[in-house]
Amino acid sequence: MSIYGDYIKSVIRTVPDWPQAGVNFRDITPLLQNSAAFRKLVDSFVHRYQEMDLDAIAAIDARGFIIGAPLAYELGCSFVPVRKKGKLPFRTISETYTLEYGEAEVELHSDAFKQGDRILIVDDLIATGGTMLAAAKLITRSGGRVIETATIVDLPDLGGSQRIREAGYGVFAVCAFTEDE
Ligand SMILES: O=P(O)(O)OC[C@H]1O[C@H](OP(=O)(O)OP(=O)(O)O)[C@H](O)[C@@H]1O
Ligand SMILES: Nc1ncnc2[nH]cnc12
Repeated sequence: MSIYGDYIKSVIRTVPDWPQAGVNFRDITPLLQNSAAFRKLVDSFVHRYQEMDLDAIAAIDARGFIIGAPLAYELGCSFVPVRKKGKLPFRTISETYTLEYGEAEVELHSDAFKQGDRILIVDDLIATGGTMLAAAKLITRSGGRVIETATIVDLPDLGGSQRIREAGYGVFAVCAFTEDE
């Protein structure tokens, strides 16, 4: 949990049974609509990463872009999109993965990083961890060094953050929701 974790958590809305029965959707739009909360969110990430000498923020399509872009701006490092299949125009490398609700594939431009670049991966949420792990594999394959993975929301009961840690990557989450919250 980060410095503003409890506050950030309080402005995230849970929508039961969306997009399908049994899923508690953690909706960050109320957080984004609240300018004070959004500022505290960006500050939470800046506070953690400002001394880490990052070369790039790799942000995951689409909700990861929302936090990745202001963070790259504040830290003065580059922004690299990890996109859903078929969106990037140049040479790409790709990884498929399984979601809490479905299957997907992410892609990265093959020239996105220099060998050894220090990369932070950001997304809005970790559920099964499939998306974040696919992104971490892409970055490692392209020569980047994953310094940490970061998210606004962790859903620890779904096991994703544990899977990511077991794969050797650090996980920073601003807040977490258990299934019964
Ligand atoms: O840990 P996982 O089980 O992989 O799930 C987490 C991912 O699922 C959501 O993305 P989604 O694919 O719904 O796309 P969006 O950001 O475009 O809404 C979320 O933004 C994460 O990227
Ligand atoms: N429960 C959830 N809430 C919001 N985004 C998600 N992405 C995957 N699972 C999710």
